[in-house]
Amino acid sequence: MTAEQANSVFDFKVNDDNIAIVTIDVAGEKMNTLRDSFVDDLNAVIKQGVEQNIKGMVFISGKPDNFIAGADIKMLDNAKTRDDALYLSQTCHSVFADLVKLPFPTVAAMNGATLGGGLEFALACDYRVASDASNTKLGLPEVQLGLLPGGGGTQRLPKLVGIQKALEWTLTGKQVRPKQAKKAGLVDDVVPNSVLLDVALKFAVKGKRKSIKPKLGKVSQMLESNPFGRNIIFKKATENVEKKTGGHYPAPFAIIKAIRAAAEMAPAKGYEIEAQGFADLVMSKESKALRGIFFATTEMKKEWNEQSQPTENVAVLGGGLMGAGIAHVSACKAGARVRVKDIAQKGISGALNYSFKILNKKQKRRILSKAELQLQMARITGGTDYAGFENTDIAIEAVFEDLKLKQSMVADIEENCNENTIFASNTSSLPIGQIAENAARPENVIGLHYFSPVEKMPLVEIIPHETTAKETIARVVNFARKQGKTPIVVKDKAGFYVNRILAPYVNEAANLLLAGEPIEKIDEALVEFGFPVGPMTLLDEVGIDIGSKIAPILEKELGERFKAPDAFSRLIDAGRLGRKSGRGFFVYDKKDKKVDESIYDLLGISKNPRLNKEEIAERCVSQMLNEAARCLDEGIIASARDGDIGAIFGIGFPPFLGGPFSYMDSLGAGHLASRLATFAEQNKHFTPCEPLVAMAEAKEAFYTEQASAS
Ligand SMILES: C[C@H](O)CC(=O)SCCNC(=O)CCNC(=O)[C@H](O)C(C)(C)COP(=O)(O)OP(=O)(O)OC[C@H]1O[C@@H](n2cnc3c(N)ncnc32)[C@H](O)[C@@H]1OP(=O)(O)O
Repeated sequence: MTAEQANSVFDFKVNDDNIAIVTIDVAGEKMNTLRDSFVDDLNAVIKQGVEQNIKGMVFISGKPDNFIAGADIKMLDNAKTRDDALYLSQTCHSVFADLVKLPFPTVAAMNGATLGGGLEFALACDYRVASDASNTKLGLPEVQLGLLPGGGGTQRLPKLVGIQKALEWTLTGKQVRPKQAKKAGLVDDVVPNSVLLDVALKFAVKGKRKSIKPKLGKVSQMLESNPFGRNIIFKKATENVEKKTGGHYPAPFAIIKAIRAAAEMAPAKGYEIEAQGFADLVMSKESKALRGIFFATTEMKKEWNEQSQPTENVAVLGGGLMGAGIAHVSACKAGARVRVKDIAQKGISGALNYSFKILNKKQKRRILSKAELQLQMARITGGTDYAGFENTDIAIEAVFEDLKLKQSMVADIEENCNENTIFASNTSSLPIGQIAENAARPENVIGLHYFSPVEKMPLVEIIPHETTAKETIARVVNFARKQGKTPIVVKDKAGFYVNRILAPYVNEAANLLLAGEPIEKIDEALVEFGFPVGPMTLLDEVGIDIGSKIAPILEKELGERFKAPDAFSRLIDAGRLGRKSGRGFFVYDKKDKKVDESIYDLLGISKNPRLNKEEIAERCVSQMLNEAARCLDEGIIASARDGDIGAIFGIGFPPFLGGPFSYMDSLGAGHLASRLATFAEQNKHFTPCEPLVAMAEAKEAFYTEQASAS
């Protein structure tokens, strides 16, 4: 064995049938990734196979739960120039091309995550066999990092699964389950992990693969095989991407271009287009921001990670929209037994129905079997009293924003559960310390704030009050992770973090409306800025009544800048509560909505558009940024990183900007403070907060790299 081979990520062994079993294992890491040495290591393996005149080669992972999770994202971050990034892609192309040209068959035996460059590696093999383990997922998620698959994925995937599926998978970054992968033609067989290697070895004696053709239906076959059909496919894909991304992300367009090249150009040209696109994207600010989010969330998984008592029995108090969502993720994601308590039977059946609808959709799409649906539904029960609550590990309340009501629920839980039961409040604004004020066991009381719709929004805010026990925090953090959430632990002050930065932003939108800016223009301005919906739509979705309940709490605790416009009470009096009442700023007709023009009269507004959309967006967003800077200074969030992730996952702050703090760094504290000061000449609520002014004077940034660069 040479020194090079000793350090290789590959272990090369030849069996009695003269088949090489090559085990991939990146030493000291939980996940296999393609690192700097990968290309050289694979070249060495290829050379060894040829020299030893083997009959076939099987690649399998030495890790228990992953094949390869893609190229090492840190390595991509280390690419300092475009040429560095281009080199990464081109060398990958070259070694995979050598793999394809080998005189003997190659097989990828995949168990666990097989993603990005890991799947591209497998695509360059003759055969692919996947284990049926629940964590085996295959996909090209590069788009989520603002990249395109740069290891030949855009060229090889369409040849296996067709253009349309390749577009769908690469544009969404979808990770597919083995059965789905087999149906689409991505893998040749799906088998239990215990026989994965044996089955892969059988493929290795089959000889080189001759030709591959995607398994397409008649219509798809017709569309994909002629230039007119393909024109339709690529035009539609481009239109969808434009609509979905608002043109803020370059990666999807580059993916479409590369897949089109795979379908219509000579192979060498296709690979060249992929490599050039990859190099551009690695250097793009959008990808840098998205990679930053990956690193931040990975880092966050390591925090509040202490072992804690498991959560098996959950009570949800209140079967409304939030309660139903919380019950769903607790039962169906975290696998807990859930009991929903409501004062009315209607609330309980509503919550059960909520979960059934979600699961039923999954069953129809064959993501779930009927038996699995029944099993998951059996985990949720309900009642109008506290019968059977003794074993509750966590009780989560999701009732109205009423302090007295929440305090009485703490007392009920203390009376009807056990001394270890945690009381978690889903309040969006009330300080948790106040909710725990009369508690006999305040150490068990905590805030656990979800965002609507609960099953879709990835964030939860976890809010310990002054005497919440560490064990309580750890248990709730662990449970939130089991529910599939990204938790941030925030300080107990009204509005916590997300609603606190959202309120001044929405208030500014309301002020602009009252000053005569049209509703649709305000929404368009913020959607064009990069938010998923505009602030007026957001208010309608949340409910104008809910917003008006939260505003006085924030105003009382945090000051006058949180005061919502008085005129909005007229909307509530007129029964315009938002989408749920069919009318708010918009009128709703099934899925359609249009601005309710009569609202201008009701609010006493004459339309008077004065600002352009950029100015509207700048005003609303700068209010949010100013408040975010205050939150960091007050210790509401522990770090700029938590603030960025909280805003992206909780509000949909544009991910390509990296979150409010990364965005402030890109603007510069000095620039932002000066813009705020200009706006403050008309409205004092814009006055830049002290910490921001201090940062501007000291030329500091929230993240140290920016500080040193400026
Ligand atoms: C040329 C190519 O086309 C370009 C590419 O391949 S770009 C990369 C594409 N791949 C990806 O985007 C996958 C990224 N990884 C993931 O989504 C998730 O890690 C996963 C689904 C694989 C596993 O998730 P989970 O089980 O929660 O484990 P998670 O905590 O995220 O990861 C475990 C460790 O692996 C690391 N890791 C996972 N994938 C990685 C990657 N592609 N690069 C670098 N590190 C990675 C994590 O940083 C973490 O490191 P740590 O042990 O130091 O904390």
